[in-house]
Amino acid sequence: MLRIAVPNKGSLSGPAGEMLHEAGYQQRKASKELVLVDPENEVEFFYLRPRDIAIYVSSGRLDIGITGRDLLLDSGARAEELLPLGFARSTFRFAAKPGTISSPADLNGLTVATSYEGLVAKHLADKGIDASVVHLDGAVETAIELGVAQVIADVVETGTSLRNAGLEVVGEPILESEAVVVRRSGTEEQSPKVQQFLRRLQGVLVARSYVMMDYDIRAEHLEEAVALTPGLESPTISPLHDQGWVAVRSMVRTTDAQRIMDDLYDLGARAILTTGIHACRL
Ligand SMILES: Nc1ncnc2c1ncn2[C@@H]1O[C@H](COP(=O)(O)OP(=O)(O)OP(=O)(O)O)[C@@H](O)[C@H]1O
Ligand SMILES: O=P(O)(O)OC[C@H]1O[C@H](OP(=O)(O)OP(=O)(O)O)[C@H](O)[C@@H]1O
Ligand SMILES: [Mg+2]
Repeated sequence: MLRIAVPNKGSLSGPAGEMLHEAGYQQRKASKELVLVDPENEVEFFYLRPRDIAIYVSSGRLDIGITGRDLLLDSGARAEELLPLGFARSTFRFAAKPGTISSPADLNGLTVATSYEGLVAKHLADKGIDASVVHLDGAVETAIELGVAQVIADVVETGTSLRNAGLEVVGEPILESEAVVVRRSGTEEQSPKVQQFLRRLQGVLVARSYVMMDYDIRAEHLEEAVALTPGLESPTISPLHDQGWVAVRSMVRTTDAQRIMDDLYDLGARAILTTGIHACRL
């Protein structure tokens, strides 16, 4: 049975459960459940603290897990990224009171408060910056006001928390993070079960970002139309009863769909429609 670690709380937990459900796996009904066996798919899910997941996976007791890239790097665990999942996107950044620090080089001799001590200590060492790090569990933005540190390093999504605390970012992001599937480092080959799990999640990612587009076009404009909708492999072309016209079916990115429909219409295509994709294997 495949053993998979899933975040039990926080920003990663809800979206991870939704993605697994969309991929056809059973998910727990109550947030207090710690283990769930899905016998049909031969998978056992362990609901663990996101921060601990890379550590469990690196121990080899669990095959793979879902966690944040920032948490993976912070843990220092011997685990590696297999697949980015596109949710819980954030940046990890330094921030301070406006006008106090203009670049990371100014951090020399100062104290940085963070919940990601491993990540920050490594970044400072890599950049040759001599600053102290103080570990806090959360609500790190308040540490400056209360005099625990002059700088913080924290997760930033919308920037609202920083603004509310009267802070501004310093320098470029330390890291771009998102949810990722991780496995133990140095695992030689993926087992067929892991490969199947990854294919299912990839299928969800594709289904979320593509639509199926159908339209009719006069045969003489087919090549120009196909250039607009090349599809993933190649579009399907079917004859229509009215000779001189063909029907085209092709996958397009959801974000491009409206622009492509306008361009196809201008080319003379008609009956242009899109439909959602519920699941797929590429
Ligand atoms: N506001 C946010 N937007 C997007 N991702 C976030 C946000 N806050 C945390 N994350 C991501 O969630 C992961 C941290 O999960 P964790 O459960 O430890 O903290 P949390 O989501 O802040 O929950 P809590 O602090 O309530 O326990 C990290 O990968 C982090 O980048
Ligand atoms: O840029 P924003 O959209 O404001 O999001 C970032 C904030 O969200 C998280 O905090 P959370 O609410 O999880 O509290 P915590 O600091 O106690 O973890 C994170 O630690 C930041 O504080
Ligand atoms: Mg948090």
